[in-house]
Parts: sequence; C-alpha cells; structure tokens
Amino acid sequence: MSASTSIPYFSEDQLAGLGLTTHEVINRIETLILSGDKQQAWSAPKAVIQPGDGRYMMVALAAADDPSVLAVKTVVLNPRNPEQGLPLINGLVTLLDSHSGLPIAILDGNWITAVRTAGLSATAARHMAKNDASVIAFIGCGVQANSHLQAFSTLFPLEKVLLFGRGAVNIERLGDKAAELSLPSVACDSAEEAVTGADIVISSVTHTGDVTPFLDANWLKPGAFAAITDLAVPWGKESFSALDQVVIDDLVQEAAMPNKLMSPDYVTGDLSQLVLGKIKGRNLDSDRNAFVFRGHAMGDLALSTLVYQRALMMSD
Ligand SMILES: NC(=O)C1=CN([C@@H]2O[C@H](COP(=O)(O)OP(=O)(O)OC[C@H]3O[C@@H](n4cnc5c(N)ncnc54)[C@H](OP(=O)(O)O)[C@@H]3O)[C@@H](O)[C@H]2O)C=CC1
Ligand SMILES: O=C([O-])C1=[NH+]CCC1
Repeated sequence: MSASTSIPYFSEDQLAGLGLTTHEVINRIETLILSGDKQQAWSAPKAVIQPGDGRYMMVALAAADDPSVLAVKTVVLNPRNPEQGLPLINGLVTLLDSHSGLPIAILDGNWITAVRTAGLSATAARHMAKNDASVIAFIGCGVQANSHLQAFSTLFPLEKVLLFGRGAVNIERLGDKAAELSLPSVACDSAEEAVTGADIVISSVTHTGDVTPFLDANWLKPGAFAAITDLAVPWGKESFSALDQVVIDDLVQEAAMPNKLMSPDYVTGDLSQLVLGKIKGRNLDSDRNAFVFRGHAMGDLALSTLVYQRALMMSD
C-alpha cells in the first residue's frame, strides 16, 4: 500500500462541529439513492454476528463512483455497555477510494450511526408523515432518540414531546434536550399513553436479544407515522397489519436476512422506491404509516462522504 503515511481520523466532536443540517443529510441520502438507481452507487446486505449473549456485531458496505468512495462501517452493540458507562453501540467507519482501494479517512462510527439513522428516518418521514405533525413520542430515550429529536424538530412544527423509557437518567436527558429546543416534554406512565398521544412515534429500545414485545401498532392514531429503528423487536409483529403503508430500508438486504423485520405481506416497499416515487408514502390524511428498518449502508456512505467533503472544505 502506498499513498500518505497517516490516515486522517475524525472524532465525534470534530464531526459534530461541522454543523451539518438535517436537510443536507436527507438530500445526500436521496441523491445517493438516485445514483444507486443509475448503477453509480452500490450496497451489500449487512453481515451480522450474534453470539447469543445479546451482542450484535455488524458490518455495512457501500460504494459510489462520484465521488469515488467506499465506506465500511463496523459496530458492536452490547446491551451491557451502558452498565460500564459506555455507549450501547461503538464503532468506526473506514473510507477508501472506490477505484484504487487506497485509504481516505477513518471516522467515528458512533456519531455517524446516530445521525445517519435519524437521517434515514427523516427521509422516510418527509414522504410518509403529515406535514403538520406536532406531537412526537419516544419509546426508548437514548442516543437514537436524541438524534431523532434533533432531526425531527427541524422538519416538523413540533409542540410537545412524550417520553417513555426505562431508566430515569436518559428520560431526563431527553427532556432536557427537548427543553433546549424550547419544547415541553411529558414523561408517560405507559408506552400506550405515549404512542396513542403522538403524531410521530420513534422507537429505539435497547437490543438485548430477548425483548418481549410490548408495543402495538393498533395504538397509533389515525394520521400517525412511526419510525421504528429498533428492528421492530419491541413491537407485536402481527399488529403491523393495522398499518396502511409500511416501508423498510432495503428489500434486497431484507431478503438476505434470516430474521425478518415482519411478514413480507405487510411491506409496501423500500426507501429507494419511496424516494424514486415508485411507491406513495401517504395516500390519505388518516393513514397510519411506518418506516421499519435495520440500517442501510447507503445512509452510512451518504453521511460519511458528506462529512469528509465538508471537513476538507473547512480546512481549505
Ligand atoms: N436501524 C438502525 O439503523 C439502527 C438501529 N438501532 C437500534 O436502536 C436501539 C437503540 O440504540 P441507542 O439509542 O444507541 O441505545 P441507547 O442505549 O442509547 O438507548 C436505548 C434506550 O432504550 C431504553 N429501553 C431499554 N429497554 C426499554 C424498555 N423495555 N422500555 C422502554 N425503554 C427501554 C433504554 O433505557 P435506559 O436508559 O434504562 O438504558 C435507553 O433509553 C438499538 O438497540 C438498535 O436496535 C441503533 C442504531 C442504528
Ligand atoms: O445499521 C446499524 O448501524 C445498526 N443497526 C442495528 C444496530 C446498529
């Protein structure tokens, strides 16, 4: 291998300091999806190892030719991490030139995972949620809830935040984040209270390998949209029959996965079809819609390329 002797590394603080907006993230995700449709960008189904003790280890791979970048994201999710004061999910993104294979940069994977996952949900929400959604509920109040609150507060005229979590610390932290955004928040006594009261529901509950479903899509009110980031593990899967449109992140990836997000009968299509206008995100004001997903490598590539280009621009 030749090229430079050191590979630039971008930390979480450096990436956060670039000041990217949610609209920039969504636009880059949509642009990359359009490139994928023209065979100028590609992704592979993620590879996952689950040793059976609750850990979930995965690699996501995507590449494009304009700009010429390949991104590999590797993360380990360990439900015991928070007990050690560590984030639930830790990892890295490695960027290579997609023609030569030479290294470009290494990025903090935690920030990328938080912001790209909210970016994927926001991309779906732009097509599937009602524009006037004003009450947002969080089931699970950790890292993902935080990045989703940030993203959704810039897209929708939010007036209230409903919180349902587990430990008090993260519930309070998310309430504080809402207050920073000038949004009142209410800690709910039950998940049903949070879901039934909301126009938008974000579920991001800890993946432990043995979560008993406690959420029911029948609780969603007419017109509501749910972004289900947690592989739908806490949801009663049969209840998805109550929904009008259910979009997943990638049909090709889903076909390769052993544990399906839900019965294919409930799936309207995937994010690419939504962005390309091949399926409609919302038909009626009263429709109940959901984006249910396990993570799309195109999102990691889109955001990683965007931050790398922005960092170069800012260092000029
Ligand atoms: N689809 C995708 O691309 C991605 C999906 N994810 C999913 O998101 C999940 C959350 O990730 P992240 O936000 O980083 O993790 P965090 O640990 O930061 O947050 C998880 C939250 O869920 C809460 N929780 C756990 N069990 C319950 C329960 N039974 N009822 C209500 N709340 C509960 C936790 O409570 P407490 O505060 O007590 O810990 C915590 O607030 C992951 O487990 C993964 O499944 C994550 C990244 C990408
Ligand atoms: O795609 C992703 O980054 C993840 N999906 C589940 C946990 C992390």
